[in-house]
Amino acid sequence: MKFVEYADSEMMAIDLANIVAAELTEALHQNDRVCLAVAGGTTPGPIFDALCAADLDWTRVDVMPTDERWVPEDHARSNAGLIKQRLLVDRASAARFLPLFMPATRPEDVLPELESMIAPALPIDVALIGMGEDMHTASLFPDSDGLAAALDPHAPILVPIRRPDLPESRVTLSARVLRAATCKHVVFRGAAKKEALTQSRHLPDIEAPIQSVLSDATIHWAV
Ligand SMILES: O=C(O)[C@H](O)[C@@H](O)[C@H](O)[C@H](O)COP(=O)(O)O
Repeated sequence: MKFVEYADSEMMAIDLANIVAAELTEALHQNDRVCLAVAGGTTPGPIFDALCAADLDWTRVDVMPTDERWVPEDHARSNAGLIKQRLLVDRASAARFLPLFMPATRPEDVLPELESMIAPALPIDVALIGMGEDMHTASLFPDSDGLAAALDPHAPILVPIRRPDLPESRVTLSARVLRAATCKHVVFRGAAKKEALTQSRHLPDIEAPIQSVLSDATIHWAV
């Protein structure tokens, strides 16, 4: 595991966008299509703003969220909405987006359809993964309903996640799918998350889900 510390988040965003663009370009030399999985939340936005202009063959790139809140794309909390507003613009507008949400009351009602769309795009070539202060990543939240299933080595591609404090149900790529990504970048800001990562090293995956995807990952951190 490699650790890269940046003086500020602007430098981190530009450097990470360049790294991801280079890794996608390399993957495009080896494959007809490549897969980019990206986190939602507030950290990736500036990275997307730089990455969307990357000069690569986006027509051969599949983009998917690492996880999704179970809300329509036009909802303020939608990761699909975030990705389409900030990443799939400029040159990157030519990419194909693979959603983790479909209109249905519960994720369980449409998981087979969602997985049938995601499966052909796997494995992930480049994953841009976030982390919370509670040591969650994607929607692999400690103490959540679904976490054990999502951490299972034989887990399905997608797993529904619920926790009473979460505003809505979630769907997440399972840990095995995230872990299998060829290039993995974990990105976060702030001393609290850096401390959480340090503490997570001493805990089992079920208490510190970030640990389930860290193998061979590069950690990018800015104050
Ligand atoms: O849907 C999401 O919210 C993300 O996929 C989630 O895993 C996020 O990466 C972390 O919660 C960090 O979020 P921030 O970047 O907002 O701190």
